[in-house]
Amino acid sequence: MSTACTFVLFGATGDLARRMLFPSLYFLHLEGFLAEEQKIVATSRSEREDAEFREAVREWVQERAGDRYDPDVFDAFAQRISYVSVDASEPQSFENLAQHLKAYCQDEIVFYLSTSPSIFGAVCQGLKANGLSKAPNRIVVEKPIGSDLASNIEINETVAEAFSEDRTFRIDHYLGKETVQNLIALRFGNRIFEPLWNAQAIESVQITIAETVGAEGRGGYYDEYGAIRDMVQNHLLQLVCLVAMEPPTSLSADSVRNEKVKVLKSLAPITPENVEHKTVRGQYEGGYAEQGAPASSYKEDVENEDSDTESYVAIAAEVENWRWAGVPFYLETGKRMAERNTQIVIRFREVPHSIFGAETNPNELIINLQPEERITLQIMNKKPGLTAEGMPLQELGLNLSLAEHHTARRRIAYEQLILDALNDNPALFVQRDEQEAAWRWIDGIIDAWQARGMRPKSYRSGGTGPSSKHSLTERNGHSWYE
Ligand SMILES: NC(=O)C1=CN([C@@H]2O[C@H](COP(=O)(O)OP(=O)(O)OC[C@H]3O[C@@H](n4cnc5c(N)ncnc54)[C@H](OP(=O)(O)O)[C@@H]3O)[C@@H](O)[C@H]2O)C=CC1
Ligand SMILES: O=C1O[C@H](COP(=O)(O)O)[C@@H](O)[C@H](O)[C@H]1O
Repeated sequence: MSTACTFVLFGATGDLARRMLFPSLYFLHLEGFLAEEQKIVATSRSEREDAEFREAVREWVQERAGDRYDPDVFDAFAQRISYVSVDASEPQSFENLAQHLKAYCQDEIVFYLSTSPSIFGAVCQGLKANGLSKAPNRIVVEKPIGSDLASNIEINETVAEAFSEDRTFRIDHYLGKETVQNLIALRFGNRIFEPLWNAQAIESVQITIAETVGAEGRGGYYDEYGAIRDMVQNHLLQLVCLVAMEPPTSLSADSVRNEKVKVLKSLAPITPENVEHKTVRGQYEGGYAEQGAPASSYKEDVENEDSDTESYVAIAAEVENWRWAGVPFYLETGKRMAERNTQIVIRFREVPHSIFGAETNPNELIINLQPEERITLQIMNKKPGLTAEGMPLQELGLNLSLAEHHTARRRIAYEQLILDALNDNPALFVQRDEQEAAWRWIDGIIDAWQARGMRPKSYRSGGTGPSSKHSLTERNGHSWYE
């Protein structure tokens, strides 16, 4: 059950609000997680009546909830919602909002900014000027916060003028995913992994986030950001943190986030001297429609014939500390890939000496995060049957398909994050120093690309990325797990 506070959503007519935020709030209501007094105040620029806006929300929820949409439950949910028009560029709008909140709502307020970061500053100033930014009120801000370290600092400074760090909740929706949190349970809820979780036993780590969707629909934003800013700076690096961090002393927000930031600060800088060996940029070509994938190219999707932005990136990263010295972390993310798949592969070292007269395959721990949640440990077994000599081996997987054990509906990541923000629990949100360390590393890569004039290589839509990605791993005698 959430603390009874008011949830004020900026950007309530936007794509994220429609597809994720209102359906998440509905599910929280449906399952009894919202306090009875909980109010939701929706804002965007246009003028709308409450009733009209609630009907719009009904459609969005219906579309997402499918057979979990219940008209009576929705009617009760809709009673929580009111609508106020606020244009961030007009300070007067915030007075209207303040009056509405005074008349209608609880004392404690959570503001959620699901808008372009370009108006975060104006919103924070408007809230502050009307006495709405005082404790215990807090603010949730969507990604991306900036497009480099300098703009990240600038936006964070503006937010900090109104909301202190402990009342600023930076979203990375991957941290709200059940499967991503399960990584913490896997590592620290089991004794067996820790003694092997280091460079002595592990040869390499691979983290892949492959998507089948392209940049269509968000072309303007995406073409400015590209895969490195859109996915690596946040989601991929958060996964690196959870795999590589030291055991936190507790699950408290400070313990976990302080361990994560140490990982980010340990990432070996990528420089103009090594960038061509350590990174690959790619951009999808058109075609491939015969196999069901859209036929458009990246350039067509973003409507920019001259675009040099990457829709794919692969990086051979290193975490320079005692635990991980010499272990490459192969990171990869791309749009319009063959299949949607988020996966972590921990490849262990070979046995030191084989007694079988043949090579054994190194063990691999494969953690599938989405679309299916599965953990597989590849191990060597004896091939069944009589043998005249030696012992032939085969590789088989110990398989844990979590779908078979979980009967609960798969939640939208935002459900957990909204609930945590309402309950003032920042553990699954990103600290300012974490974000700055991540941007510092990413800026280094982008500067190195520019210094070397590294343009994206093209790759087939519906494929596995540019062929040059293989040199990245082969250079170390490794190969991608595909
Ligand atoms: N969409 C997605 O899948 C994802 C989005 N995000 C992030 O979430 C945020 C929102 O994204 P998205 O929903 O796609 O964006 P949209 O462009 O779809 O929506 C933007 C919202 O902001 C409102 N808005 C724009 N200007 C003003 C203003 N001056 N004052 C008040 N409100 C304003 C718009 O309302 P109106 O036009 O009616 O004024 C609209 O409700 C962005 O930071 C994005 O990067 C993050 C991850 C995924
Ligand atoms: O933040 C973003 O994430 C999505 C991928 O999220 P997922 O939950 O579907 O894995 C990505 O498509 C989008 O470009 C990016 O902005």
